[in-house]
Amino acid sequence: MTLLDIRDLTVTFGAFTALDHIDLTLDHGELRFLIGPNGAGKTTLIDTITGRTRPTSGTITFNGHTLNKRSEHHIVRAGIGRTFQTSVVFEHLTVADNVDLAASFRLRPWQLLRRPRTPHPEVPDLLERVGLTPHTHALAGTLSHGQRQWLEIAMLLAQHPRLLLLDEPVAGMSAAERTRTGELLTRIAADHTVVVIEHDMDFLRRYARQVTVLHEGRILTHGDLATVQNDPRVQEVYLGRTPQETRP
Ligand SMILES: Nc1ncnc2c1ncn2[C@@H]1O[C@H](COP(=O)(O)OP(=O)(O)OP(=O)(O)O)[C@@H](O)[C@H]1O
Repeated sequence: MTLLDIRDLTVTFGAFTALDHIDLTLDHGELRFLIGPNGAGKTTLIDTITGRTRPTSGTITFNGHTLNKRSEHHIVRAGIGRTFQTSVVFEHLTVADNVDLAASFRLRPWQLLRRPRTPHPEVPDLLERVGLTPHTHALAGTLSHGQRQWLEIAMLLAQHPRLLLLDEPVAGMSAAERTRTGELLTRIAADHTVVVIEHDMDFLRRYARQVTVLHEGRILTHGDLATVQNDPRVQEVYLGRTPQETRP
């Protein structure tokens, strides 16, 4: 069943076309990798789905509702969560408090002030899910890079999204952290729809099921990993190069 339906989406910045008549659908429970060379339009696509960037034309329908003119806040409440390339955790709060705040996002400001001092009941489960239980009371600023990414994923899950959009979740991670993240994303995709923007080809080969390739603002191709890997156009623009060569 379709969860996200993007039709004929175009985004221009002045005279520059960043997304050029994109059609894309995502089904419930999909783990979709979005790849493409630098400047292909991957982040712009996520920015547009989440209301940060306005479409120039086209429609984005999520769970049967049009998102085009909705605010970022409304889109989060509708069930779409994202991470950014840069971390957004509160470094001077504990790991548990960061997740607690994220879980309280539906509260009004006055409710936030009056809420009980006991943490949200879901916090321990969320920390367990991402493997951060031993760090529950640590300040978020003391976490390793990989642990911060997992904390951000727990914060996203606390908001009960149906669709998670993750921008380069394993960038800068160690090999062991990448493996843990791949396993975590696979588990999350069992009951969410997950889109992962990723440059790391080894990670892609290990964990990708369906892959969409963007190039110069257009969908170059889409399919399972083997189909995409064997597509000569993809090899030419992307997969034929090493991950290092695709970095800026
Ligand atoms: N606000 C903006 N104003 C003007 N141009 C922009 C803006 N945002 C993005 N662009 C341009 O749109 C193109 C697509 O950028 P985008 O960040 O979406 O690419 P990307 O595929 O995510 O690349 P990367 O892998 O480097 O993050 C780039 O040429 C970029 O310079």
